Amino acid sequence: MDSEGIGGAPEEEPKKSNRGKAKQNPKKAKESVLKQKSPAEFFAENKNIAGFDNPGKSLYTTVRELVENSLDSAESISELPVIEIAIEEINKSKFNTMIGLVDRERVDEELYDDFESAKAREKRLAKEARVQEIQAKNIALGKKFKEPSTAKGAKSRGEAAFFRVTCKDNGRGMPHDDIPNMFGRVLSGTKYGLKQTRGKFGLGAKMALIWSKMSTGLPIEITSSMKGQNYVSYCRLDIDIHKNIPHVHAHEKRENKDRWHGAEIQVIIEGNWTTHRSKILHYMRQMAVITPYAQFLFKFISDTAEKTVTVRFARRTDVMPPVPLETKHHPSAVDLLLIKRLVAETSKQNLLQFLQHEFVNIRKSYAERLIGEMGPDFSSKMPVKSLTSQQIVRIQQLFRQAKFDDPSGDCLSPAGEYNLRLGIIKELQPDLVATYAGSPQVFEGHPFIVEAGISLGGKDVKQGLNIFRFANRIPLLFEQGADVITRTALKRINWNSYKINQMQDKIGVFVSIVSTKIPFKGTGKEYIGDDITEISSAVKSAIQQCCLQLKSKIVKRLQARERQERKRNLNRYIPDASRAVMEVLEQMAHNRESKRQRYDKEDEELLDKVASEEITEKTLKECLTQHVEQVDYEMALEYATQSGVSEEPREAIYLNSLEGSHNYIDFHSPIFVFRLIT
Ligand SMILES: Nc1ncnc2c1ncn2[C@@H]1O[C@H](COP(=O)(O)OP(=O)(O)OP(=O)(O)O)[C@@H](O)[C@H]1O
Repeated sequence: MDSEGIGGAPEEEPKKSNRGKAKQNPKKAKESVLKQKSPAEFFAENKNIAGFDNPGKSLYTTVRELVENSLDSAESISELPVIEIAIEEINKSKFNTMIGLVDRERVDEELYDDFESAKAREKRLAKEARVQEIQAKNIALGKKFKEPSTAKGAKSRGEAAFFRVTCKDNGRGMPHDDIPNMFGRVLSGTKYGLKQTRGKFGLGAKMALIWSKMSTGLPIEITSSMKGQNYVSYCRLDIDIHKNIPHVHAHEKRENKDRWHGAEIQVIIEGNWTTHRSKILHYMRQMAVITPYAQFLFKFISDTAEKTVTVRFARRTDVMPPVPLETKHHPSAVDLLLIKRLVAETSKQNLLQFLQHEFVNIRKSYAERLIGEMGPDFSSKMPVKSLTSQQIVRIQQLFRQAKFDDPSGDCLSPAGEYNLRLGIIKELQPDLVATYAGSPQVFEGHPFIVEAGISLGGKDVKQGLNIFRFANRIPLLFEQGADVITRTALKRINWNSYKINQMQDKIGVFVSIVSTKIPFKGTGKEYIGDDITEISSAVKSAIQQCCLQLKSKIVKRLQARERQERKRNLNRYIPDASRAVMEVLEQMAHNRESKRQRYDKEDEELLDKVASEEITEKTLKECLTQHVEQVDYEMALEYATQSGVSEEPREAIYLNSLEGSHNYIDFHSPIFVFRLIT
């Protein structure tokens, strides 16, 4: 890419001296020419850091960026999200027609990368036959074999595949005049405030556009309308990479006959459905787990009918988590730049008001104490705009050292145990499930909440740990290995101690973290590092709480199974035992006369009954069976009395309001959450 700077030409002086040096070392001279890049250029050149590593991954990231924007948008107006996503395959000739390029037949075959001479073909087929033979032998011997790669080697790049990605929602829509900047200026967005949102960087939609510009050269199309608007905004634009400004092709208002509100974004990009099909479908499924109150319709449209996919993820509840609230900065988490910005932007007049209103957890009396502590140069009434740089440093130093209450976490909107449990049950149908919602905690002045769910068994779950990660209610599918959730589940939980077999049981581990700042590694929002103690210990404790709940259920099941086993074993011996006892008794009754043996009264009576056949093998058998039943019942009763009524088997039930009312109260108990909807 041509990365000519936009910040004016480099100064004359260094250029001259570079030219001088160029004679001796031209390479060095070139390196030292000062250039500048626009943010759009930077991200175009480093698109992998935003999740656009290759065509397949770019298709995946485009879908997720658009879906997440749609969810943010619908939730921001408390509208139950209805989202339609379509990926339409566009074959080469259709694509060429779209861009006005005439299709051309190949003339010089040997010119092409995928050309294979007759000799090479013969060699390849012979090699493939050999590999197949070895595989067949290995299978017969029960050995494992590695799937041979189907690609013909690095040389074969294959043909590019193009897709039209469309995402339509019923959200807030966008103000007509803001649309070009929202989609055509990298690092612009409405989610920069201190608020829990899926989007954060002001980058995702622009990256989809940059990728479309790089791979197909086609613009993005946006249709949008806000609630109550009598027109629909239509905008077709691309981005001037060097200047980082939108390049608008069309921007007009159209009639809004249906009073529709929401947005529809359409972009045509290169992609790879084959390699990323399963990731995209997994993403949609996991999104359905964490967002059971949304309705998704996903379509993959292809000319080849059997490739077409339609999946509908139905809404399972009308209860949405509360809308996250914008909050203020916590004093312990501000740096000098931020304080300067707040000083410049505040509407407050004096220092006292500034401290009280621009930060959380500083009450008036505490602000006065802080000002007293800052020294004689400071006073409550001093104009905040008159603060010098040194004075700002003093404020920041004190903020770092002073004690402040932790932020409360009221501004956050976790999925909620109810939704998490519902999502897990609906998508996995497990045998056992336990959920837990931690209390708000703090990392670098940002509140965060960890919720977890552990399931055992269920459909489409493999043996061992199946980890599902969510951050600000976004499913995270890549970079699993380095993530704090994976590492905690793998390394810091002693599954055995909860009677869970890490290798053999089908364990679903669901962890959802919400915060005003998710410390993602990179802008791709793919994983949270394992280096933040506050987060890793909260994750560990949430998983452990679920495991504890499961343990009591598992132990109960094991005890029931053991009891059944013991009963079965005892019952199995009853016929033999009755027969043997009967034989002895009959022998004794028979020998009583001949050997003149004397027994006490009770035994005599027993032998009489044996002799008169009042007691037979059958009666013995019946008595023993009855006794085993009795012992089993007594043991069960004793267990129930010991463990108390609270340990009686119980199941989670969910009651839903038919009217979609949003008022509810959650009752928490270690083994269930009861949501009362009013
Ligand atoms: N479907 C939509 N409905 C309403 N507004 C939208 C929609 N899509 C994008 N926007 C607006 O465009 C802005 C830019 O979106 P973009 O995806 O580039 O960044 P972001 O969502 O703010 O952050 P991130 O890069 O972390 O996703 C958003 O902040 C939002 O205001």
